[in-house]
Amino acid sequence: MADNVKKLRLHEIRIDGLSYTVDNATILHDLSVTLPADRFVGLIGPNGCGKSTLLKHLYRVLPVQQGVIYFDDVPISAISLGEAAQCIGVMGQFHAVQFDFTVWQVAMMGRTPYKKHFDEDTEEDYRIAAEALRRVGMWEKAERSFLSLSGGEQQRVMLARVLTQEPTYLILDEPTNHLDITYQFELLSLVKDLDIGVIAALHDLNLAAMFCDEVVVMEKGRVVTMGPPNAVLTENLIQRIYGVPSVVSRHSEGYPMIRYERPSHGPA
Ligand SMILES: Nc1ncnc2c1ncn2[C@@H]1O[C@H](COP(=O)(O)OP(=O)(O)OP(=O)(O)O)[C@@H](O)[C@H]1O
Repeated sequence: MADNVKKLRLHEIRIDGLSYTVDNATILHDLSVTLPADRFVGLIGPNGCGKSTLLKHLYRVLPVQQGVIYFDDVPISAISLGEAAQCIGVMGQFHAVQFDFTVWQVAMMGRTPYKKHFDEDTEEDYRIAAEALRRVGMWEKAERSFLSLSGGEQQRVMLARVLTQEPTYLILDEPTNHLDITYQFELLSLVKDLDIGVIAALHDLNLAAMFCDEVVVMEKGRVVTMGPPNAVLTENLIQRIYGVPSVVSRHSEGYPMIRYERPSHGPA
């Protein structure tokens, strides 16, 4: 990282009374929650409950209509986009690469927040991008066209781009959705080993249980509860939020393990 770059290191994100309405549908309802921003936080909840909408407010794709979001004590609107781009890495659900860049070029895009107009790429930029591609297992495909890659390979390259950015906080929207189980574990282990703050929308409750320090549960545009996986991921909560019966046991390492039961569809 360049010596002159002062990195914002977050401790908490405080969301105070956030509401969001589009096309007469209210998607977030007066949502208030304080998220630790120095730990791995999982955001879970059923399809359509508002996870992506909440994350898009954090990475500023959606404007705050009502309420305030504070990064530590600073309202999000007071943080410049340039400062945010050097500190906050984002992996959204859809990959914003429409043109036919190579894998290497996509990885190098992570260095953009550090450049002024006409700045040349440096040896340090190359070293960081190569290291990121190696970490996600895509170095051998550096010269390949990004658009020719499989969904999972694209996802790993997008992670490399985020790593190249050297963020101090990561926002991940369903980061594992195209990945086979090997790469789901690799991606989440790699992110966990970065030892930076993370918020990740996750559908797989067992992965959330294994990797997250805290889990935030959303339902219908509201946060219903949050806490460590052992306290939150209970049979009652899973039944109430997802309508699926389960048996929750404890792994020898301490995290909860969820085994689902087939819901009965007999007469009520
Ligand atoms: N631009 C929009 N216009 C209308 N409705 C929208 C718009 N954007 C989001 N929604 C609706 O808001 C709700 C929340 O969407 P969001 O993508 O935040 O949910 P999610 O929890 O991330 O879902 P999933 O788990 O399926 O990815 C959904 O019902 C969605 O259809």
